[in-house]
Amino acid sequence: MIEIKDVEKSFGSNTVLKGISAKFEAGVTNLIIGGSGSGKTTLLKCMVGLQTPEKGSVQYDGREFTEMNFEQRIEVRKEIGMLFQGSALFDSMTVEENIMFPLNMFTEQSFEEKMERANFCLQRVNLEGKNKLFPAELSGGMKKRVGIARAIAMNPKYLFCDEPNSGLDPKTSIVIDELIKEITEEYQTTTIVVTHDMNSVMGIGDYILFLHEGKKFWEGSNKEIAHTDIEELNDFVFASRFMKAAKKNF
Ligand SMILES: Nc1ncnc2c1ncn2[C@@H]1O[C@H](COP(=O)(O)OP(=O)(O)OP(=O)(O)O)[C@@H](O)[C@H]1O
Repeated sequence: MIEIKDVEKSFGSNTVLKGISAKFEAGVTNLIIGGSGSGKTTLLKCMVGLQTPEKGSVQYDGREFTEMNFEQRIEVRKEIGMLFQGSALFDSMTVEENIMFPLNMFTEQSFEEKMERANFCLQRVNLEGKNKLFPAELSGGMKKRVGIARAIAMNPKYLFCDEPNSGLDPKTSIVIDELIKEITEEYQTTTIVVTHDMNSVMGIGDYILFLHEGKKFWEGSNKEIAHTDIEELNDFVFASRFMKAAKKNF
């Protein structure tokens, strides 16, 4: 479980996060949603230590991340898998080399052990046998799946996904969402997904944190979101005329 309390972050005079508190439980898919500029990515970065909040607490299963020194943070980072926006694969490396990268960085495993783990992860994302391909030879959906395979290579306790559906068609997006949900439930990871995608919200949003202008505006599940009267949330989730009409049937 990751718990954040009263997190504040400013860039100069621009206060981007205005005291955000939330609990992200293990084994469920936690989503952070909100309009452009609402602070989603900044919150994610504050949680993994890529940004430093001026105030507040970030706890990984009770361990206070903001007070850790460099070495202690490295230990927590080893427990974190990240799926970056745009997959962020290394173009000059094959699929298996990409997946083995964190194992080379953080473990003393033998080549055979690393290869075995890479093969297991590839199998898990249904890309068995694609070891020797380069990222340029993969579709967008396959790249995301390799990104997920790399993210789970270290058997992470915590999984962060930044816009996992960006650039994917709706059908492939659902495949990626389902994979993230399955992995979360299977390995009981604490999974946090930053997303704009309304299919994801309705499909896999076990817990949803809605940010608006740097504040926590709403939290709840995908079952509850259809029945809220909060205007800002409705405007965001059910933005189109089609979605407004569809909301009546949820
Ligand atoms: N490194 C930075 N320096 C200065 N301002 C920043 C920096 N990073 C983010 N901001 C500002 O913080 C605000 C929130 O940005 P953030 O990227 O967190 O929003 P977001 O909700 O993830 O948006 P999007 O959905 O468009 O990615 C924006 O006003 C942005 O300009």
